Amino acid sequence: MDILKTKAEMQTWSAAKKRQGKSIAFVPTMGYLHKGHVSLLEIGKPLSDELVLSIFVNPTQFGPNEDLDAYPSNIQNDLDLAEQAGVTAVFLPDKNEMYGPDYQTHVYLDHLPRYLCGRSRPIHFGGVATVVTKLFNIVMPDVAVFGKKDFQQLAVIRQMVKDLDFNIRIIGGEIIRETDGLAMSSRNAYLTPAQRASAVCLSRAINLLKQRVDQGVRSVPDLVREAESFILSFDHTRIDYIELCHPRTLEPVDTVQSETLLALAVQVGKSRLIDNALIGPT
Ligand SMILES: Nc1ncnc2c1ncn2[C@@H]1O[C@H](COP(=O)(O)OP(=O)(O)OP(=O)(O)O)[C@@H](O)[C@H]1O
Ligand SMILES: CC(C)(CO)[C@@H](O)C(=O)[O-]
Ligand code: BAL
Repeated sequence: MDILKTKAEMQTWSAAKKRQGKSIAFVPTMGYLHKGHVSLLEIGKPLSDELVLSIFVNPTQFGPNEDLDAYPSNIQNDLDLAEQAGVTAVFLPDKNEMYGPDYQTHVYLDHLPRYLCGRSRPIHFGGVATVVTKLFNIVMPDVAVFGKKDFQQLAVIRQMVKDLDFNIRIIGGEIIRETDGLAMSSRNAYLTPAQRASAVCLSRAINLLKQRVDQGVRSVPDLVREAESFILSFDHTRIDYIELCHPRTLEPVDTVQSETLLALAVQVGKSRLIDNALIGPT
């Protein structure tokens, strides 16, 4: 497994593989890998000759009061997991390598970032779109795999790839969960045992609303009210949003008439946790 720290090294590596006729699958991450990340590597592995993992905690997607400085890291463990998963190159740049002192170009989308996480994280998706554009140009993959846990991020990337004519196939990987249903996330590491017990409220709220929709409840205000009081019955929780929206445009809906995205973000202690599911008739 090659470890490449500069953009030039990564680009040279990818160009050489391409000259040999090899295809490249790519999984971008911010490190502190867990089974959710490994599942994305497992999706990418059989699709290509080479498998590239990037680890970069991208400062431009964090707001001023977010957890950039506290973001967990364990590079040695990440490299061990990557090697076990058959990664052939890890791109591990530092901040100065990605954003020089005169850096001034950003990628923004008009609509998708207005919804869901974009409301409380107004600069987030601009930062994600910018860094993913840079990573795509550096790694030059044929296929890239993103998790459905970050459903809005996946929608943003798909839109950006379409709008900017990247010749890269985007694949969404299913959400990997702990046995009690909590979606795996690097930010689960911030939870105290009591907060960890409360964190199950997100996946349980999703299951509760799925059940209500199956029972015929269609009114979004009714569904949201029930989810709110359910989540607030757990200690240490503060709701950022609970929304039902169109799965492609992310526009809010009033009633569940067709397949609908249920998305939620809940602050549990220091961790802002997200989860989602598609619910309703398909
Ligand atoms: N539980 C999961 N199941 C599937 N994919 C996941 C899961 N958690 C993260 N991913 C995906 O892994 C990729 C890298 O995400 P990232 O490194 O930010 O990890 P994370 O665990 O989501 O961290 P965070 O705590 O920042 O949300 C993204 O495409 C993300 O959607
Ligand atoms: C896609 C990504 C690696 C860009 O920094 C990040 O947003 C993430 O880990 O989901
Ligand atoms: N997994 C998304 C990265 C972030 O929350 O910044």
